Amino acid sequence: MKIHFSKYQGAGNDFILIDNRDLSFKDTDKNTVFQLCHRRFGIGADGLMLLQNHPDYDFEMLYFNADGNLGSMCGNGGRCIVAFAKHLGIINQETDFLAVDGPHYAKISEKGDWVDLQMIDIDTINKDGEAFVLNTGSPHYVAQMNGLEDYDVFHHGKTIRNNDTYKKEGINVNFVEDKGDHLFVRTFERGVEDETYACGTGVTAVALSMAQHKNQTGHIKTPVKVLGGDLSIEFDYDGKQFTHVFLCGPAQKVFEGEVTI
Ligand SMILES: N[C@H](CCC[C@H](N)C(=O)O)C(=O)O
Repeated sequence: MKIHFSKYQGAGNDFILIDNRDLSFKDTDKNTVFQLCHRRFGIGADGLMLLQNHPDYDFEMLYFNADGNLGSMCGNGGRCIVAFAKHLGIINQETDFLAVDGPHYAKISEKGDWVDLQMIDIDTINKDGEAFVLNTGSPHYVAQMNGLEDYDVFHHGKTIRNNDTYKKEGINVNFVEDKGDHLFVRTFERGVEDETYACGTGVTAVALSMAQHKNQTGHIKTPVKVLGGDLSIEFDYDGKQFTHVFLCGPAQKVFEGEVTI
C-alpha cells in the first residue's frame, strides 16, 4: 500500500506527517511506525503523526514515538501538525485541535512557518533530589548544570531514564544551563531513546521549573536555545499555577513523498 507523507521539523525535532482524514492509514502497528521513522531503513524521524477528523475540533493529532509506541503529548509535533493543517487548507491563522492530553489552541504566522502552541496548565512540580519532575503533556526530568556543551547527554540521560524510579514508564531527561539572557537545553527523549535536537514539552518543563526555582511570578517569557535552534516559552505564574503556557517556534515542511508499506 502506498502512503503519501510530509516531513516537517520544528527546531530540528523532525516528524513524518500523514493526512489520515480518510482513515486509509490503518497500519499503525508498532513495527510499521518504527520502520518509517528509522534513519537507515526508513524516511527517518523522531516521531510520526496522523492528522484525523474529529467532530468537535478542527482535527485530531495522533502521535507515535520513533520506537513505534503511541506517545504522550509532543510539543514540537503539535506545532508541526498545525503548520501541516494550514498547508492542507484545514485551518487559517488559528486552530483548536485535540491531542492525547486534551484540546490545544494554536496560532500560526501568515507565512505558515511559526507556531505558538498553547500547552496544558500545570500546578505540580515535584523534586527528585535537586532535579525537577513534572508533566507538561509528557513526563520530564529537569536537571541544572554547567558545561552543558561538552556534557555526555546520551549517557547520563539514558542512565536517569532507565533508573529504578523511571524505568517502567520512562521519562524525558532535560539538562539546562542558565546563560543569563536565555536557557540552553539538551534533552534525552524517551521513545527515541536518544538525544534529539529539540523537545517542546521538555523546554516547557524547563522554563516552568526555572521560574519556580527563581521565584519569578507574573507574565514570563523565556528564550531557550536547543541544538536545533531557538524556542520561546511564555506563561503566567501566580506562585501556584502556570496558565496561558505557550510554546513558540519554527515549524517547517522539509519534503513530501510516497512510501510503500
Ligand atoms: N519531542 C516531543 C516529546 C515527545 C514525547 C516523547 N518523547 C515521550 O514522552 O514519550 C516534544 O516536542 O514535546
